[in-house]
Amino acid sequence: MTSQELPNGMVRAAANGGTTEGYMPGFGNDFETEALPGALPQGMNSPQKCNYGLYGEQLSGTAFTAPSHQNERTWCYRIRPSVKHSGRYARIDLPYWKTAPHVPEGVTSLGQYRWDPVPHSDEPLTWLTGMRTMTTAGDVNTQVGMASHIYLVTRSMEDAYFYSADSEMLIVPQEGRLRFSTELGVIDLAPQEIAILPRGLVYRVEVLEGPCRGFVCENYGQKFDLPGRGPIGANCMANRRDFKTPVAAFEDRETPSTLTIKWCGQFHTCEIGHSPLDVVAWHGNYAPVKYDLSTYCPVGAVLFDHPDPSIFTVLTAPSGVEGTANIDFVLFRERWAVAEDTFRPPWYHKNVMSELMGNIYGQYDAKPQGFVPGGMSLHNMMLPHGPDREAFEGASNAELAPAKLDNTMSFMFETRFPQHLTEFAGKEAPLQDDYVDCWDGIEKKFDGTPGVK
Ligand SMILES: O=C(O)Cc1cc(O)ccc1O
Ligand SMILES: [Fe+2]
Repeated sequence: MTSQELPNGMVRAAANGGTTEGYMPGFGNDFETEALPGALPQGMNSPQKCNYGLYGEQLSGTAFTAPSHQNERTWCYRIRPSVKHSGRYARIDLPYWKTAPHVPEGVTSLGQYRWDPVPHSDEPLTWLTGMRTMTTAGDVNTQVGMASHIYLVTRSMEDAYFYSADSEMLIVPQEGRLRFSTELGVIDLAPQEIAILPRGLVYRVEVLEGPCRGFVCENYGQKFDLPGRGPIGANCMANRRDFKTPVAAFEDRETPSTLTIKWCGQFHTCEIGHSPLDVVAWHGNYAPVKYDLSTYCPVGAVLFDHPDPSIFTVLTAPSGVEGTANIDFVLFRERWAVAEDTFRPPWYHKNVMSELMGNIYGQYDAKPQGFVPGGMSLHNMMLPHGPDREAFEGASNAELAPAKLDNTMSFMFETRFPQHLTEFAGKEAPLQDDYVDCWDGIEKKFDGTPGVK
C-alpha cells in the first residue's frame, strides 16, 4: 500500500478498496486507515510507545457510557497531541455568526419569509468570516436546537484552522467547490453533495473553485443519523454505502498558525506552532462524511394522495422526544409524479415544526416563481403556508398524466423549535417584502352549490 501526496501537501493513505479514490464507503462504520504503513496499532489502542513516535489520542463524540449502538469515538495517532498549542485563548468577534439563544430586538420571526440569494462578495471572505447566520433555534448550552447559515467564501484559510465544540455541521453547497482538509482526511465538496463535519473535528477550508456559496445547518444536539425506513424495508431513500468517509491524510508543517474554536457561541483563537492536521492514522466510527444527493432514491405515492414530506428524509437528528426531530434534513429532488385524482404539489398546512428551505437548483413545485437557486424561505412554527396561487391553479387543472419533475433540488432543515431570525436575515439579506402576496390572489370558489369547482 503506497501513500499519495496531494496538491495541498498532505500525505494521504492509499484508498483501500471501493471505486472512489480517497474515500471509504459506509455511514457510521467502524473504519481504520493509515497514511504510513504500520502507523495504526493493531489489537489495542494505547501501546506503551506508538510506531513512528506518534501520540495516541481519543476523540469522543458521545458520552463514554452511551449505549453501544450509539457510542462513537475515534482513536487518532498523531505527530503531536492536540493539547500542544500555546495555551491561552483570546476572544475574537465574528459578528455575523450567531448562536442560540439569540432573539434580537426589533426583528420579528413570526411570519412567512423568503429571501433571494445572498449575493457573492468581492471581499476576501473565509469559511469563518463568510458565515452569515440566518436563523437560530433552541439553546447551545443545553445542546438542543440548531442554526441555519449561508456561507460566502472567496478565500482559503491559510495557516488557520477551526473547530466547533458547539455543533456538528451539515454543509450543503450551492455554488463553487470547497476542500475540507480535516484531522481525519480530506473531503472535496461540490453542489449536489453534502458533508457532515463532527463536533470537535479540526479542519481548514480551501477554495477549489470560487466564489462559493451554500447553506449550513449547525446541529447543537444529538448527531444526525439515517431515519428508520419502517415498512419501506432495507433499501431506498439514503443508502449507507453511498456515504463516503475520507482516508487518513496528514501534513507535517512547522508554520506558526492560528486555531479558532467555537465554544458556547463564542469564538476564541490560540496560536499553534504547527499544523494540527497531523493525524497519520486513525480508527473508529466518529468521522466526517460526504454524500452525493443524486444517489438519494425517493419513494412516493404511486396511486393517489401526497404523503408527508418526511418520506424524503435524508438524515434525522433526534431530540429527547421520540419521532420528533431536533432536525430533519429533507430533500425534494427529481422524481416522477404519478398520483391519480390528486392535487400533486404540497398541500396547504400549518406545522408544529419550523421549516427552513433552500433551493440548490431548479424550480420547486409549490413555488414556480420567486424561490430561486441560492434562495431560502422560512415557514415558522404553526404558521400557514402552501402553494402560491399560480401553483394551485396549475396543479388543480393539470391533466394528470405521469409527469417527471426534472431539474429540481431543494431541501428543508425542519426543527421542532421555533427559528429566530438574525438581524442579518431581517435587515441585511435580500428579504422579499412581497412574499406573502403570492397567496393574495387565491380566490373564493365556494358558492354554496355542490360539485367540483
Ligand atoms: O412547505 C413545503 O413546501 C415543504 C413541504 C412539502 C411537502 O411536500 C409537504 C409538506 C411540506 O411542508
Ligand atoms: Fe411546509
